[in-house]
Amino acid sequence: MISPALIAQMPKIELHCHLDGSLSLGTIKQLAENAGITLPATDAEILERAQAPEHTQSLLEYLERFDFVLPLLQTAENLELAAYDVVAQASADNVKYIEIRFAPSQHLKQGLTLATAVEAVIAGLKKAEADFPVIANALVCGLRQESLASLSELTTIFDELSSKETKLAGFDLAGDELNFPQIGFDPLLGEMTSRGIHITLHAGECPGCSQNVLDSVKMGASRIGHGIMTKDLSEAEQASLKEKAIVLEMAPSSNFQTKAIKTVADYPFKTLYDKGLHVTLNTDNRTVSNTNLQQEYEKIAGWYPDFKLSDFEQINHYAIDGAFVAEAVKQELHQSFEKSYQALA
Ligand SMILES: O=c1[nH]cnc2c1ncn2[C@@H]1O[C@H](CO)[C@@H](O)[C@H]1O
Ligand SMILES: [Zn+2]
Repeated sequence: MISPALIAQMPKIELHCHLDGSLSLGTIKQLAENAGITLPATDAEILERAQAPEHTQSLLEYLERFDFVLPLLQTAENLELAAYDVVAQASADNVKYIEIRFAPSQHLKQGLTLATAVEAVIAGLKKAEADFPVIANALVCGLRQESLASLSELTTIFDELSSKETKLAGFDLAGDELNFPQIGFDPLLGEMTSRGIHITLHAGECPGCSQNVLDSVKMGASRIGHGIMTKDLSEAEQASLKEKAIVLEMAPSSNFQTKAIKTVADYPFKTLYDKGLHVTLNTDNRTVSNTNLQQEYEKIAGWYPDFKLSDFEQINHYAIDGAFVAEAVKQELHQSFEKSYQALA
């Protein structure tokens, strides 16, 4: 079995990490002070509000945890600090390339616009890039519960920022997958893909939701957030995901908490990997799921003792292939990862 010490030394890619779900305790306190918000008295009480318990019953219950941090994230200053904080945490996990996602519409309560909210996050990513050996890009999420009209406004961010800003890397749909399946967002995704925007969509995160994985790909997604219900697709459908090199952004701790899955035997990470599907490992929400990427790798190493160093390297090459970044950057990452993993062997 791969040891925690070896995992710590592995360079990693992280494609799926939510800004609002991943704030460190220190940063939560700092943001609250800046915002003039009084937090619960003890660290334990703050974390109790910010983290989803093991016994969370569903994705919807999991998502309720975000209500606690969102009031702290309503100014450019705080969004910038938050973005910096998440990159710093990822760098401690030896992450070399990360995409951090958030829903700008949730950060407009104190005067920010969609575009200024995104710019604030990007400013934080850039500051962190100057301080840590990591490349960090931003993804914009639309929330499924929002109206199509308001989701459609998100295209303006890309119209406004894409020409001058390369760190705005792509679009995602997050939120309540059970009640708002993929198919309702066809026109929105058409607007996105016609602009050449990279798409990754949360899909297949709730029991019975496998069709959303297929629909996402049909609508132009090259990556799927979680994609756990890919396990329920036919062999031919799975093979087509492999052939199209669709990247599945799995996040073990989160996937168990949201009850996407209940037992390790049912967790499809290794079965799908063995079939050649492009699975990757992510935290989803460092704080809400009380985890980091080291712990997610350790889980995989513990569950699948025959998952070797070269397999961990392979999932990172899959992640690089799926990253929303220029080809030249991908080539550099592939080469540097090859070298680093060789040195660890
Ligand atoms: O695992 C998830 N599935 C679906 N939506 C999620 C998940 N984690 C977070 N969010 C949603 O994405 C928003 C922007 O970051 C969060 O506020 C939360 O509502
Ligand atoms: Zn997510």
